[in-house]
Amino acid sequence: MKIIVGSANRSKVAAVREAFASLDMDVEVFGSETESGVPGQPVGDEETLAGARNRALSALRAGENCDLAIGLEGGVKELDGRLFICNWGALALPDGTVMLAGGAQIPVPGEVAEPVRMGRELGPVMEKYTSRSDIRQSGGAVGVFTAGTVSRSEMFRHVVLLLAGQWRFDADREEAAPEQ
Ligand SMILES: O=P(O)(O)OP(=O)(O)OP(=O)(O)OC[C@H]1O[C@@H](n2cnc3c(O)ncnc32)[C@H](O)[C@@H]1O
Ligand SMILES: [Mg+2]
Repeated sequence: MKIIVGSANRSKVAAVREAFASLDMDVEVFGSETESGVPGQPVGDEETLAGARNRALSALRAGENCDLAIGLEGGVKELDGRLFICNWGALALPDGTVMLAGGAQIPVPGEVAEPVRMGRELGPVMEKYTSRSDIRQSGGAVGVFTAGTVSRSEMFRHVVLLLAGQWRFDADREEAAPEQ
């Protein structure tokens, strides 16, 4: 089975590869840089979710002979007086079906929240905060603020499992009650 991911970000592509491998599925996974149709730094669940869905749909159009496409998007949102990271994923099938799943949300410290609220992207702010240049593609903000306990890739892997699980649920249901 061929799967296309709407991003070339290593932590996202690895998350998809590992999630499907853990389901014992024989898959080929490709990453492809794709338009998210939302700002580089999405704000709020709706914008972040829209980015994930747009990535999945445009990856599906771009990927020849792909069986399904995955879009993963990271954003920020205001909650309880603090700035949280939020994460969304979408799975798109050639028949037009789209599944959605949300990922982890944790607050970021004020010194990271402030520049992001002023309009800067989280990625470069995290690079400055950690003095590391590859943070988006490795542990991510979630990795930094959980002391390495949950990496960005692991967090997205869980989102992909929630997507793949819904797809399996639908497939099982169709098998049990085929359309007339
Ligand atoms: O190549 P793409 O797929 O765009 O990968 P990306 O790392 O930019 O990921 P997103 O577009 O989904 O992330 C949206 C923004 O949030 C930032 N971001 C989100 N989660 C992050 C994390 O865990 N660590 C660092 N930056 C993060 C990222 O730099 C972007 O500015
Ligand atoms: Mg991006």
